[in-house]
Amino acid sequence: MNPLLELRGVSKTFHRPLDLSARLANTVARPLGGKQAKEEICRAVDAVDLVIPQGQVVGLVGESGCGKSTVGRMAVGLHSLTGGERYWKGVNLHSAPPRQRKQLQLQMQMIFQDPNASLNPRKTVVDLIGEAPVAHHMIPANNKADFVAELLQKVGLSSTVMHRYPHQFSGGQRARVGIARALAVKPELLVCDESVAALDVSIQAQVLNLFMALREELGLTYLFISHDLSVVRHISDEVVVMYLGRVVESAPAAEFFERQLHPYSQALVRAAPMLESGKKQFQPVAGEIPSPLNPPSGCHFHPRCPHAMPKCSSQVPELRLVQLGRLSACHLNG
Ligand SMILES: Nc1ncnc2c1ncn2[C@@H]1O[C@H](COP(=O)(O)OP(=O)(O)OP(=O)(O)O)[C@@H](O)[C@H]1O
Repeated sequence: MNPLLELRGVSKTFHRPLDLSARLANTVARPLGGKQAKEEICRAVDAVDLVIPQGQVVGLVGESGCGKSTVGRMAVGLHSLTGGERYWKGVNLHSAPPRQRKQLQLQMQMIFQDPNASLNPRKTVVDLIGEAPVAHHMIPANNKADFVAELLQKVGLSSTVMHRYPHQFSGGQRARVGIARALAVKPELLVCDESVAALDVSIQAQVLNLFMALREELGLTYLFISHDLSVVRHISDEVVVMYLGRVVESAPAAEFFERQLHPYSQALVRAAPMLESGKKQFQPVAGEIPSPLNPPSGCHFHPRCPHAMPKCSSQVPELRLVQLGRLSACHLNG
């Protein structure tokens, strides 16, 4: 399968101003005129490689704060890259001419967790969905209502709702409006960031089924970001696991859920409720998630890893091919 989007060694660093209490603590800690930090540096994503093959669903998982959303935002161009490269069907998006880049940018759309926050409450659905394709000259303005009616039907809503405002919909319906809005510019890639997390379980299943039906009908490719492994198992062809800004494992989904190679992935699966039918108990991943402001040396997971060896605290394990189609970044799998 040809890669649709490739991230090569991408990194993202956030510089955040220190709040007053942190600055005061810093002054007390360095009373002899040492240089005072005014900001903290968060390395949210650290040299991540991610290939999203055309027509596939790649599930991106990991605990809160590991950098999943930041990767998703970099994938669609909502965050600039601190380092690394981004390719769309082999075209380097950084060096592409601005006009081409703008065109290609439309091919990748993001669907957020909270449609309330991403849908302008002052606009009706016909404008929310129809404005972008008119602005990009994809449809004539006088065709907007027909175009929106067709899209609403595609996502399982009646065209009669097009003059309603977002607050007049249920959560599941708003999710469908958000999907229709993303589809309006005819993307090939949808990046779904916790897109069903806020919905009731039965509505989640309906929206997941809609994603799968749209995949078939429109030949879509997905990057599906979720902390919920049961959702990822249901929907993904490939699973990528992140820990504290780095990819630690990637594998075909069926093989991954059969057996995980990285100790962090094993802990993550053990911690997932409802993953296997009949599974009564789940064990939370032991230990605290370290701060990305001050990550552990070597393998970031070593302080929580039951198999840690001396070299794990000093040497960063490379993400390497361990079995056909399976990558792992662990000295145990070396
Ligand atoms: N705009 C930002 N400015 C500063 N720091 C940020 C920003 N966005 C994310 N971060 C930090 O980057 C790290 C990774 O955040 P990110 O949201 O990508 O993680 P995540 O895995 O998606 O977590 P969650 O599942 O909780 O959304 C976190 O420490 C977060 O606080």
